[in-house]
Amino acid sequence: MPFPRLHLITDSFAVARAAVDAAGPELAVQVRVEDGVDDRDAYELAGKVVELCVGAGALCLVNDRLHVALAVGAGGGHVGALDLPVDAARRVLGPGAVLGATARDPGTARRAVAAGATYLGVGPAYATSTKDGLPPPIGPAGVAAVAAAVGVPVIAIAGVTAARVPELLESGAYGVAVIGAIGRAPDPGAATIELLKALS
Ligand SMILES: Cc1ncc(COP(=O)(O)OP(=O)(O)O)c(N)n1
Ligand SMILES: Cc1nc(C(=O)O)sc1CCOP(=O)(O)O
Ligand SMILES: [Mg+2]
Repeated sequence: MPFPRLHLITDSFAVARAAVDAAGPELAVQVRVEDGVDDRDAYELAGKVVELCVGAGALCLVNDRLHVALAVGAGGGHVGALDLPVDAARRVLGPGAVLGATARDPGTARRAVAAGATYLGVGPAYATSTKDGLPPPIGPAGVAAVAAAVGVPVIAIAGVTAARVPELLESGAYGVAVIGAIGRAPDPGAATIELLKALS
């Protein structure tokens, strides 16, 4: 199965289940819990999501907490500027794991790939209310600058909707990551299918 173009970021098993039921192996589910959540709760959620994903051929990733990713047998993890450095994360996960890194500019992107990143999460593509403290949006042009600088999949993130997917693909993005477009949708399964259609 090719690397997934649609990445759902969630801390809800119910949302993960709806999206996996709709997308199967075309989906990556990144388990991302809030900083105040205990490792035990993160472990239990991630274990259920890994079991769900394995049964459907989907990829499961764990945000930040690479020890949890290893403990539950996830496909890999994602790190950003406040997490383990990419080279250290690669040593922790091992050579075969999927390792995502956040990049907002070409220089950071190149360094992350050189340090062992499998893919890059690139944003904030647009404004979003989901996460505080982000820098100004980089837009499709900012995504394009990163995509032109690296040879690994660029996953655009922040404010992504199905309607915005075409311009992101045009900018060179390989795929997209979403929280709200699926997680806050009235029907997460239908929203997943809408995003997959936009990505095809
Ligand atoms: C696909 C993807 N891209 C970017 C991020 C952001 O990760 P990070 O910079 O580590 O910030 P937090 O998610 O930890 O708040 C991501 N998680 N996934
Ligand atoms: C978790 C996260 N990281 C971002 C970054 O740019 O680093 S933006 C983001 C939230 C994305 O949520 P939504 O799809 O609802 O906009
Ligand atoms: Mg992080």
